[in-house]
This record gives sequence, C-alpha cells and structure tokens, in this order.
Amino acid sequence: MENKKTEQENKLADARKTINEVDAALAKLFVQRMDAVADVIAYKMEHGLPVFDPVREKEVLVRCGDAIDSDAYRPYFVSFMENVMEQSKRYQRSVLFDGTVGYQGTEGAYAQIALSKLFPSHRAQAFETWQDVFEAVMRDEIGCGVIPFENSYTGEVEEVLDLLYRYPVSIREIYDLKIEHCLVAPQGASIGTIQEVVSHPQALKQCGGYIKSHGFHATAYVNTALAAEHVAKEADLHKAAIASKETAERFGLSVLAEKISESAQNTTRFIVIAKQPANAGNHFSLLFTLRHDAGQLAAVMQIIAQHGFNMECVRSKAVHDVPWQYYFYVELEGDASSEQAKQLFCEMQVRCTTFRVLGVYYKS
Ligand SMILES: C=C(O[C@@H]1C=C(C(=O)O)C=C[C@H]1O)C(=O)O
Repeated sequence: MENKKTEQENKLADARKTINEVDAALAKLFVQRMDAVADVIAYKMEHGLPVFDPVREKEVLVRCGDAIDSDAYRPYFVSFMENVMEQSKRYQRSVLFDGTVGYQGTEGAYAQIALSKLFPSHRAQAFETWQDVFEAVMRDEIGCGVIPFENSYTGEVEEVLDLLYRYPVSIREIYDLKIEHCLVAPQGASIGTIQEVVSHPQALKQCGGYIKSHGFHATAYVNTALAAEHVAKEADLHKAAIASKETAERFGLSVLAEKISESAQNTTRFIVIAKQPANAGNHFSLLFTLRHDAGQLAAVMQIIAQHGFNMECVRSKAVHDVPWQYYFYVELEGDASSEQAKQLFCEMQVRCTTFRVLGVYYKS
C-alpha cells in the first residue's frame, strides 16, 4: 500500500515536472509569438489596418487543429489558440491606442466592462455624457472611446448616431457584449427578503417578467452601476439591484439570481471611435444626405446594388439643425478598399449633398 502510494506520488511529481518544463517552453514561445505580433501591429499602424483579421484567424485555427493528432485534445488546443489570439489582439490595441480610453458612465457600467475586455491594460476615463467622449477624442485627450451603438432587445442608441453625424470620428471596431443581468443584493439578503428592485429603466424592462413573477416593486435609477452602488450603501436586505456580475463583485454584493433577462441573447453592440480611420475590414458604414427630389434615395440604393454590396442596415434620421432635412446611415458588407467600393464612393459623392465613409471594420 505504502509503496503504491509512493509510486503514484512519484508519477504525480514527474507529471508536474513535465508540465513545468512545457510551461517554461511555452513562455519562451509566447514571447517569440508576441514579438512577431508587435511587428504585425507596427505594419498595421503604418497601413491603417484594423487589429482584428477574421480570415487570418480562421486560417490559424484550421492549421492549429490539423497539427494535433489526438481527437481528444484537438478542440482544447483550438480553444487555447483562440485565447492566445484574444491576448494578441488586446496587446495590439494597447499599442494602437496608446494612452487612455474613454467611456460614458461610472465604473461597473456595461460600457466600462466592454472597455476592459477590449483594452484591459489601458487607463479608462469616465465621462458624463457620450458627447463628452466624442469631444475628448477630437481634442486628442483620449486615443479612442467605447460607445454603445445598439442593443439586440431595445434597438439603436439614437443619440449616438446623431453624434457620429456631427463629429468627424471613425468607427474603428465593433464589439458585442452579452448582457447578463443579475439580481444583486447586500450580503445576507435572499430572494425571500427582497421587496424592491432598483436599476436603469432599460434593465428593469429587460427583466420585466422576472420582476413581475416575484412581485418586486421596480424603481428606476440612473444606471445599473449606480443602482448597485446605492444598494450596497443602503445595505437594506429588502432592496436589490439589477446589474452585471462584475458590478456586484465591485461593490461587494452577492448575486441572488443570474441571467434574469427576458431574452437570453440580450447583447449590446459597442463601437470604438477614433480620429484616424481604418483602411480594411469586411464591413463599412456610410453617412449621407440627399437633395429633396423624387427618387434620390432609390437612386442611391440602386448604385449600391449595382456595385454588388449587400446592405445590412439602413436608417434615416432628422438633421437636428435643419428642419425637414434627413441624413441616412447604411451598413454594407464588403471591402471598402476594393475598386468596386472606390467607384461606389465616387458615384455617391456625385449623387449625395454630403457623403462620408463613417467606418471600416471587421464583423464576424
Ligand atoms: C497578429 C494578427 O492580428 C490578430 C491576431 C492574430 C494572431 O494573434 O494570430 C490573428 C489575426 C488578427 O485577428 C494578424 O493579423 O496576423
């Protein structure tokens, strides 16, 4: 028995020694890979290319999958490589957007969570309004800003499109953050002790079914992060907030229930705005205005179709300072640096009263 145990313990020690050696080799290889990544980002900066390249990532994953003989290990290695590339992109963003990144809200807000996923090693600066973030980008006070653009459940963030129309910034990247609302409360509270729930009206709406089924009283609050902070300060066992798990951790609250939204797919799309445009991507967005003549919009749609670009989205909105004047936003699938796109832009410039390529980015 004793001998057997020692034999097993030796085996464990040997296995861990091997793991340590492999980890040391991996660390060296990781540095080597990141040095190459640094060269890639230097090239991308010179040529205005975006960090994310989905075609290249697919190639990498297929090659890495093929390099593993064991069927049992293959999916884990592919997943490992996905993570390696995630870290590589984080590093590249830190080089590209050297300095500070701005967002609207307070610490723990979803925008700050999206920012921390995109730019984990940057200083995050909070601003009071979205407009403040746009202005800080324009003044070069921050390298870029992370702004919510639309939510899969509640729709577009209207004010943000107006700001994109007003300020000559570019959409450099998009990032989809899965919104997983939780019921969070002071330590010691349980579902049974809760009577009132505070949160941003959107969050209360998104969790309406859950709130109703528990008979909670809903109270609107400025945003989810401040609601969580308020609940933490009050330390009232009858009062909970709806916020993210990360926010609960930040304010020392316990999570009483997770994933309480109506829609399991609740996702907010964030955009990264910066002064410099990107040159490559598989999607691009345009902003334009038209003369008030019959058939102007139809003609533009026709031009887009003729050049073979799939239009994923079109919106029209009022130009605030000019009564009865509207601007249009379209999102097209394709390569904005292609000959087709160049021709499209030329033709649109002739047809439209104002025309701008708002952003070039990758969307998977
Ligand atoms: C390093 C690159 O940038 C990103 C990261 C990748 C990686 O780490 O392998 C691959 C594609 C890009 O999304 C690259 O474009 O080659």
